[in-house]
Amino acid sequence: MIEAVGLTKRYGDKTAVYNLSFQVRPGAVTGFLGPNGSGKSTTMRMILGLDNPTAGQVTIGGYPYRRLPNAPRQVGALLDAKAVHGGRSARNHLLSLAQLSGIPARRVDEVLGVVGLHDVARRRSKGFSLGMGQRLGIAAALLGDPQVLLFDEPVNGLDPEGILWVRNLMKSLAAQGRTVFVSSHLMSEMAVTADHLIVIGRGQLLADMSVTAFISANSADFARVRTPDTEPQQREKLSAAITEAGGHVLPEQDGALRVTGLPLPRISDIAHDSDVRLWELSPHQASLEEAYMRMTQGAVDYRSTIDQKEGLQQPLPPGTQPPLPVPGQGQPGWYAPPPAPPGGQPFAVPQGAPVQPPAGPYGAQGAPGAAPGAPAPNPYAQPAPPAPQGPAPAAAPAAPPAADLTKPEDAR
Ligand SMILES: Nc1ncnc2c1ncn2[C@@H]1O[C@H](COP(=O)(O)OP(=O)(O)OP(=O)(O)O)[C@@H](O)[C@H]1O
Repeated sequence: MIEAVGLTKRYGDKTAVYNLSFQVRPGAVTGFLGPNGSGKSTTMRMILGLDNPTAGQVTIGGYPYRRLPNAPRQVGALLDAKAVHGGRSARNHLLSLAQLSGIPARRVDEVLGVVGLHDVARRRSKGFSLGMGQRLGIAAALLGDPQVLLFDEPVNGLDPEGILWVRNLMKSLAAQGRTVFVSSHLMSEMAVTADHLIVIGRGQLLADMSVTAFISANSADFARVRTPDTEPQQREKLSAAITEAGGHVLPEQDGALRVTGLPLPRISDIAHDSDVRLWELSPHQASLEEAYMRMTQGAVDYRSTIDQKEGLQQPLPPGTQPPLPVPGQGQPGWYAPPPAPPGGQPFAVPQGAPVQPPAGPYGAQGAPGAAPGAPAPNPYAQPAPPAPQGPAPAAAPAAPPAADLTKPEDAR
């Protein structure tokens, strides 16, 4: 388990991470989310002993990384896939890491097979594509068969097949009882890979809860209602009737209506009473991406001016900072639909784990129990035939490998 307590990092007058406390538990994939510059990499570097906290501490299995016995066999990480000596072959790169940690050479060939780089193992890594580099970085992380794995943007540059492979790998590693901590900006991928989420904004904890709870807490269920396209007056009539009944109506891009605040049967009755025919009436829940955008939009440091022009965010007065979002509330009025009015029961029964109540100013603290994902299909098969090209590949601190198939006897 990884445990951070009051973790803080300042670079001069820049506070990159502030008072961060969380636990990353074994047996689950924990996603680490946050806007650009929110402190994810800084946090990971502190976990791995590559940066010293200004205050607080972070431990792995009860030890700071630098005091961890035999660290390379306990913790594996992919931080920067480009941190590789490009003149070395993939195999030699891994061999040098293995030698530093007393890992046998045959383990190198095993992990090369696991990540699908065996055919290019003797090629210089500087000719590797972005995706090949990521695979090499993942191989380095798996080298020592560690119980704890950290991946910073592991699917960066991977093609769809590679992304699927990484997804299955992460889930399989977690299913084996390992601790898997993975940062990503790909929300659709996180939604199907992670069981649990830790979300930060401007270095501070925004959420620590299961994926299901996060979506429930930061989005409102809604109904999509569609009237005949050929009769726009029906749409207007229904919209007015729903509003009069206390519902909230937003137009969807395809001409449908997004309705919150009324249960589905009530919407159906209103349509019937208004003599409006329906082409669609369906329940929906916001995606992880919508929930994430809703929660973090106030903590985004870098945003295109075009967003404001497009009305995606209300412009702020010059020199003012947007407020940090409130867990469970996000920033109303932007991107996601408004929450149901007080007492208004969304039509769909919330499913999944109960939402963790917020504790402290920024986060719903320490939500335990991750929702376990489905059993992972064989992640270790499926070496992808890599296609050479571009720049250099990956590297990672620490070593270790994974799974049964890959476990070297000497490393057990
Ligand atoms: N060595 C450093 N010196 C000064 N400032 C730094 C240093 N490292 C990080 N920072 C600053 O700390 C903040 C957090 O950066 P960090 O790289 O941890 O964010 P991140 O969440 O990983 O971002 P991204 O998603 O873009 O990778 C940023 O404002 C960054 O500029």
